[in-house]
Amino acid sequence: MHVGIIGGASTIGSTLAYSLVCDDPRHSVMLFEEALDAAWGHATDLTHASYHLADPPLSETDEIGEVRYAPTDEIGDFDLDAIVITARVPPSDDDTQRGARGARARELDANLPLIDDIADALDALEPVPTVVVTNPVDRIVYRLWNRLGWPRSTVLGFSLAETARVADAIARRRDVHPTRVSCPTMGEHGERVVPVFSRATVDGTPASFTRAERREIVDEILEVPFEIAEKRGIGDSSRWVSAAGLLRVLRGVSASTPTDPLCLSVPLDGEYGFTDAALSVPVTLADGGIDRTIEWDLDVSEADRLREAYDAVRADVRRFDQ
Ligand SMILES: NC(=O)c1ccc[n+]([C@@H]2O[C@H](COP(=O)([O-])OP(=O)(O)OC[C@H]3O[C@@H](n4cnc5c(N)ncnc54)[C@H](O)[C@@H]3O)[C@@H](O)[C@H]2O)c1
Ligand SMILES: O=C(O)C[C@H](O)C(=O)O
Repeated sequence: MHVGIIGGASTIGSTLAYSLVCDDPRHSVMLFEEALDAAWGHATDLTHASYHLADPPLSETDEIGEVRYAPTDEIGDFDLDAIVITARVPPSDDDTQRGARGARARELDANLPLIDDIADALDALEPVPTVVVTNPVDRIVYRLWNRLGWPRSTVLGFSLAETARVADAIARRRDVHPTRVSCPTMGEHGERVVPVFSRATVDGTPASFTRAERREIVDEILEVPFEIAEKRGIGDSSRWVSAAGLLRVLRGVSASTPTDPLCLSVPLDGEYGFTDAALSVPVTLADGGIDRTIEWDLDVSEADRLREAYDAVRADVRRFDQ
């Protein structure tokens, strides 16, 4: 796989690059950056890392991948199988709330012009699966897709960290390992996240939750990424869960058979009764991007919460589309 990471020197981008190098020495990674010195540093260090990871070589015919870097406006010169966007305008030092809950929404106005510039650069390429990490994810996915005019199946937003956080929150309450829990998470990547408790299972058996438990879990997953950043340092966002989840998505968009459903943010065209916005909904992935969008039956409170998420994203889309 040849992956381009726009914002390749970012916390998330550089961690993803390392995950790709560890995953398979045949992957090539291009770091597209504005901060070219930092990109050089990561590309050089990762090339040194690949020395250890590619030894012994896989076979005579396998080509070992490379890690290189370039300015974003040169992306059209490269042949890429998938793109991940992690670039952002750094939050201002005056923003005292930049590491607090609600920080994602506050990135919108600064990141819109950046994403428009990225869309202009991507115009030089044929459509390839493109995964947005930049916040606020749902608004940015919609804006990018709208600007690019690429097929809906190729533009998606990363929101899988929530699925892992919900699993962990449930696992601690049921005293099991998180990998034994499944609770897909739809809606907004932010305050209006919608854990689908009606589909939750523990050890494959349906699990039920009181209203108070549901509220506590939602509150916990909204707080935890900011608690992590506060304890680890403001610039150190949730790099490990994001890189691991992104690797899963990248494997999905290059898979020869469709994946199981995963909740990712996609532009909607009538699914769940919604249009002209993006939200996390269940999709299967296959070579080239989204294979299928799935409409699950939701209980009343989940459907109401999903509607609230849509209304909030749609209100912002209407504002910036004027
Ligand atoms: N979706 C999620 O689950 C999730 C998880 C974590 C972080 N995020 C979001 O991801 C984004 C990145 O977070 P981070 O902490 O990794 O960022 P960061 O602040 O560490 O890095 C941002 C990078 O973007 C680069 N950049 C700016 N303009 C660019 C351009 N035109 N081309 C290429 N690169 C450019 C900067 O030089 C910098 O290296 C943020 O918006 C953050 O809120 C989302
Ligand atoms: O870094 C952030 O703003 C939080 C991020 O969206 C996350 O879910 O980890």
